[in-house]
Amino acid sequence: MSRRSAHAQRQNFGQKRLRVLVDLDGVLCDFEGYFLEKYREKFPHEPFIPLEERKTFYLRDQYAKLRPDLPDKVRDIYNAEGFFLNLPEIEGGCDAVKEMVQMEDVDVFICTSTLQYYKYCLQEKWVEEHLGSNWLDKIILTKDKTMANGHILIDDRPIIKGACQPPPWQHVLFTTSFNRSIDLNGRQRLDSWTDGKWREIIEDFKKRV
Ligand SMILES: Cc1cn([C@H]2C[C@H](OP(=O)(O)O)[C@@H](CO)O2)c(=O)[nH]c1=O
Ligand SMILES: [Mg+2]
Repeated sequence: MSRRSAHAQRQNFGQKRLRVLVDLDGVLCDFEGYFLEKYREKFPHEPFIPLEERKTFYLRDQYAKLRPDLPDKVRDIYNAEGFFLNLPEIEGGCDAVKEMVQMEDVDVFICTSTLQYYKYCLQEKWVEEHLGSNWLDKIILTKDKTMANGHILIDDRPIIKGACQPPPWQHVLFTTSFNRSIDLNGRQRLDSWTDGKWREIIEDFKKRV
């Protein structure tokens, strides 16, 4: 093989590879469940919203309707030191992406946003601990996911807007408490990492690249 084609192969030039973007919070780690656990621990006498009744993407929006002072308490929980680092894995998620990255002609990236108060939420540490240090090169940290050039974005946020319209990727909605009953508008849904459906979705998208 010539030096030039070896280089091209390393860079994947001329190859049709599927680029999969995988969100972190609500897809690989359980933001909603862990929030509720910590909120109830810290504010046992305050009203709370059970997971089955969650409706909005932002927790604060729904807690504000319950009582106007609650959003500040909500923010105290996820802005606290250690909250992000201690988020538990969503069952099967880390194993699935580790398997996905080994699939032929598939590249996987973690595509995640930080909180406005980013001091304790830089997600690299979680990725390193749960996926391994080789995944640090695969993190895309952005407030605007439409600028990430993948073919698929697996994300729990129902509406994802940004500077690039339409976005380069197809949105696969990962099911979580607040998005269970929203209109899919032609999108696919992934309910879990444990039923094997993610493999079918990836194989199906590979045919379309
Ligand atoms: C404030 C807030 C953040 N998040 C998540 C979404 C973002 O991560 P991700 O893009 O990995 O899903 C992260 C920073 O906003 O926290 C919620 O899921 N609900 C909330 O109410
Ligand atoms: Mg998310």
